[in-house]
Amino acid sequence: MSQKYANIVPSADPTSAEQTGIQPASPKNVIKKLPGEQSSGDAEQERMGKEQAVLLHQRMFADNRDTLIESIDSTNKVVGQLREWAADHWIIHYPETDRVEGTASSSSPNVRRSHSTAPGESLEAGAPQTAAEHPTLHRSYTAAVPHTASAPTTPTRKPLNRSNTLSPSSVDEPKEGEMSVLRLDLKLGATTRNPSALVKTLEKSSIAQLLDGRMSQSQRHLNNLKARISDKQSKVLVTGDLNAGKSTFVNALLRRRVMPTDQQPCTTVFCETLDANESNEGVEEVHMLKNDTPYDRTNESTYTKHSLAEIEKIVADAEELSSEDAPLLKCYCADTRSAKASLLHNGVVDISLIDAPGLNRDSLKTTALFARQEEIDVVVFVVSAENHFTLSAKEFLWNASNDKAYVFIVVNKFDQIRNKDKCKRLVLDQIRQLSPRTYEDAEELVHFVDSSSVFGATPPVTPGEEVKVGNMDEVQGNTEASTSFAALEASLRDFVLQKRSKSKLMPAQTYVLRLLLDLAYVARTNLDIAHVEKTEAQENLNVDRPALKEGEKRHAKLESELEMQEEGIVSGVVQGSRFKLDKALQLISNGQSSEPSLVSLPEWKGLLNVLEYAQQVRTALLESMEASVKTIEDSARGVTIEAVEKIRKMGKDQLPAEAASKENQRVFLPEAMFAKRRNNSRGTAFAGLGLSEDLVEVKLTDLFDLPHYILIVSRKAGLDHLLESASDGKERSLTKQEKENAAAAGGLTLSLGAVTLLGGKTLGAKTLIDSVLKFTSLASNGTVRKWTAPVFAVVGSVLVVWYIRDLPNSIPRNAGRSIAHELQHAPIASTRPSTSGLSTTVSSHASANANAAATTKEGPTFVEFQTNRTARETRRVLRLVSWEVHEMFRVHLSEVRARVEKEENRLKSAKGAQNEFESMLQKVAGIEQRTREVDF
Ligand SMILES: Nc1nc2c(ncn2[C@@H]2O[C@H](COP(=O)(O)OP(=O)(O)OP(=O)(O)O)[C@@H](O)[C@H]2O)c(=O)[nH]1
Repeated sequence: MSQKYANIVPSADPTSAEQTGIQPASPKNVIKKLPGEQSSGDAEQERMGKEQAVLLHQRMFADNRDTLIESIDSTNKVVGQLREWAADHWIIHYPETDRVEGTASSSSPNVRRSHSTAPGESLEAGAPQTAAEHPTLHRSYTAAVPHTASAPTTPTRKPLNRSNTLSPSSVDEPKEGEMSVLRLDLKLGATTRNPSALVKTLEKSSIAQLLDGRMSQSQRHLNNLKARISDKQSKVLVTGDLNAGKSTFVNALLRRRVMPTDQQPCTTVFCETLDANESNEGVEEVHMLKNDTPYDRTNESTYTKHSLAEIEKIVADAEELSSEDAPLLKCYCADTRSAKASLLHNGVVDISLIDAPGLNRDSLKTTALFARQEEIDVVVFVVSAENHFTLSAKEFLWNASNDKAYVFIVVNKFDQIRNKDKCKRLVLDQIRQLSPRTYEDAEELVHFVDSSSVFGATPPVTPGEEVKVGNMDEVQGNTEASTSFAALEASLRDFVLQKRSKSKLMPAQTYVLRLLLDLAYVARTNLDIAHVEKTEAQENLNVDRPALKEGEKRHAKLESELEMQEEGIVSGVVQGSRFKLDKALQLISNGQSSEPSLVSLPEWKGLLNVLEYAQQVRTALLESMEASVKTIEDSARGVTIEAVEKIRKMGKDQLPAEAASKENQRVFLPEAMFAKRRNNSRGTAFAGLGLSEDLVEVKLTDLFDLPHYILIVSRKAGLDHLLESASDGKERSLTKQEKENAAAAGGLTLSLGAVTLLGGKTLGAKTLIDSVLKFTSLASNGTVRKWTAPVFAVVGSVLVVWYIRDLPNSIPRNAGRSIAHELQHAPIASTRPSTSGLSTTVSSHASANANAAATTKEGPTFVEFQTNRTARETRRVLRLVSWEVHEMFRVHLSEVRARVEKEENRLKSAKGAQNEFESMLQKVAGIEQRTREVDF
């Protein structure tokens, strides 16, 4: 008994007890003494002592109940907070699956506990179980307050021993490294035998969800426990063999013949008798409960109302029914006795008596289930002294003893026994085997009585009628039977009061302690995991953060390097291409193949084949130009191949090895470069070069380039400025007058120009004018006039011969000059569509040239076009490769960044978890300490 209750007892002081001869009152020593064993003075002392003991029990119960309610509320709050916090911040690790590797044998320095239970301790695990009754629950449970983050450890727990070997499997007990209340009971298929193996295969989040469900269940159970310990009512189930006298015993306790009795087995219903004053506003009546409808006294639709006198009929009507279908009765019965004498109406606790059907094969299961209910605080087992224990009785008693540990046994009809000592010995021997705990306290728990003696010789016939047997309060021990029954009543009353504390409070205490144990186990496991996670996250961040910074720096540097590289390579390609093409054009304008090793000019096949020759020359010159273009493409391709290798190497050099080794690069196909041009050229010859089809056609100027000679002569005649201005690329067209002047001047100087050409050198303007003056003066002379015609004829013939002989050379020159001029001056954009622009007339050609020159700005010239194209293709490939390198960097950096982000979240989460679980451990330790202080 707690020290704080000692001063309630007047004779608690041992000295005082010696002096007065009165033992200190306690629930235990009070009920040890039976009425009749003491003198009247002693009896008075005893009575006072009992009152004190009742008061003491009452206070202890109230205090313990309040403490446990507070513990239940606090525990419920801890569980609720954990669930709420975990929903957003942490996947709770289940201890049995989430041990921290390598730390299995260590114990957490944060929380140290040893856990032991008294022999026979019954522990409530998981779902609501039966009330456990034990004299003491010894448990040493200490939880040190965590100060700082500890090294990773795995919590250990000691198994809870249970020495009651009657039914080892009846109660789930936590084993080493196992959860109890929050244990996940996974029974699926083949893994049923090894649930923890199944747990390990489940996703952590799934397990956390299951655990959350378990915690939710535990919260509901905590609420039920709170409701139960707040409930002032205690239920006493009276059961036993058929016809043992149960109904007679209940009637005797009530001092009224409420339940029908008969020599034949008759009780077929469970009838709970309650004090009408306490429970039904003083109205005596019977409520017959409806199956499957929860009973509510204030709601008449949940039951049918009957009078007390109708009970016998109800019981008789139910005889045909099985015990499972038999109705449940609530019998409100007024107890007129004083609170001191009444069991139902005792002023301390509301007791109800439940008269159960006699045990047989049919009713055994139903009654056993009924007895297991949490609401049943005490089981009174009535056995006939004549028959002792039947098989059904033995089975029931065996199981009931495991559930409740103590059973109050009434050996009835003891008056019928002649050799009472022998009967007592035999019955007690059986009890010793069936319920050892009851046997140990047999003096209090086993009573040999004659229930019928309470009613005297003429028991009342009408059910509900009060018995005229005198007031048991005034029993003076006139008969041995009534004395025995009075002793039984006193013992039963004290037993109910005493056991109420344990039957109601102990399951709550046990459950709360178990739940706290599990919560601490969960907290320590998660604390350890959080510590490991924090350490790992920190270590990873120490690597990844600098790696990310370095990677970003390298990437920025590489970016500018790649840009420079690209610009350098492309400008090299541009310069090389331009140089090559300019040189090619120069050769072509001189009538030579730009690629003599690849393309050679055709052979002269005579004057008759002059047109064919001219065509072949044009084609050959254009082919040589195409070959030159191909040469610059090949050159650009070669440069690009090298550059691609270099760029990739630059990327790999800057990337970490694991990122650089990833083969996610595209395959570079050099031959795919400039494939577009080749595809374009499939349709028309040289179209891929961006050239007009007209360039392939033979022009008249290929045979005799009159405009060229005119141009030369004109230049000599001082018209250079005029014609040059038309061909200098300025955006100006020749006027009609200018063109006519140019043509007239050309006509005048034609012959002289021819002469000067024949001489193999050109004349200056001064010489030209001098020649004209001389020619004029000569023409006025008659002699000269006479020789003019023959001279002209001879000169003309010579010129024709010379012209014909020079055709093999002049055609390539003329065609080459024409092609080169076109390529140098005509914009590609305008060249393509204007197929009819290059006519065969001198004037139109000049005009076309002039137009081409004038529209140069509309598009690039051939050289610019090819140079740009080559550069663009080269740049495209280089950009693609650079993009690949950037992409590798981007992927690598985004991976590192994601890792950093993940580890930062992990770190934050782990730190949060540490705080949460440390705080939880503190709370759990505090609640546990207060809960453990509840002493029964
Ligand atoms: N002599 C004697 N007879 C008793 C005693 N108790 C009950 N009886 C008689 O035994 C018979 C059966 O009593 P009940 O109280 O109906 O027995 P029960 O156990 O309630 O019967 P069921 O509920 O039907 O199993 C009745 O005739 C009672 O009068 C007793 O202590 N002494």
